Amino acid sequence: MTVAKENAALAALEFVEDGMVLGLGSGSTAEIFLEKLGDKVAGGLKVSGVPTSQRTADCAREAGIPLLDLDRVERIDLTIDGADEVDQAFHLIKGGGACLLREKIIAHASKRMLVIVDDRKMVETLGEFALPVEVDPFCLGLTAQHVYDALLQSGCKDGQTTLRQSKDGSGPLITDGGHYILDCRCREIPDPIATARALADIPGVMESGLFIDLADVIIIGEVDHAKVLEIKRDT
Ligand SMILES: O=C[C@H](O)[C@H](O)[C@H](O)COP(=O)(O)O
Repeated sequence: MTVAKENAALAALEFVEDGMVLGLGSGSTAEIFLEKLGDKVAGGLKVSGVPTSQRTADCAREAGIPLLDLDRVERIDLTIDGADEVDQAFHLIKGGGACLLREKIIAHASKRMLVIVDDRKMVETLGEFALPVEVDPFCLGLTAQHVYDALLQSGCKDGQTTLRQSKDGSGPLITDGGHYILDCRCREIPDPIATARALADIPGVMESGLFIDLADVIIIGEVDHAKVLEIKRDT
């Protein structure tokens, strides 16, 4: 599906204008976009980036994209990011790469969010992809129980949580912000707005991977082209 991701990334470049401050998403699709953006920067495009993860910062530097000092970001014109699932209302599941908290901070601060995916990510109902929830490690068992209850009470078909482990087998995965990730098997999230609210009400939850009303444009890459879907939001 690399070709589909590339087509989505290339179509996203059309939205980038000289002088923009760009939120730079994380994940394999976002990294393809960084490579393409790097080529444009080498060709004279002037932009600056705000990375959503340490890995994205490294990739952006490698691609030659100038990054802003994170303590001095005053505006973000456009964020380009991937997603794990996208529904018809442009609600998203994100966090497959454990970057959801910083991705949400940047998406929320952006004038527009553009999501690049391949067509396998488009779904009728969110929830087949296990929902990542970023939590503080303190009293993890209590928070996990509250997450489980909130998922069931907000109508999810299931709520079983699994603590994500690091790939090197050294223990629980630690996010860039120093938190854990609970992957929640929901199977179906019939009311993503209610579920996002219920999770946000739990004190140990830093953020959930449900991105509600944040995406303005979805670019769906296919093998030979990319489809652009836009939603108009009140500003
Ligand atoms: O935490 C990671 C992010 O939310 C990614 O944007 C998401 O998991 C999609 O990644 P990929 O493009 O690799 O499928």
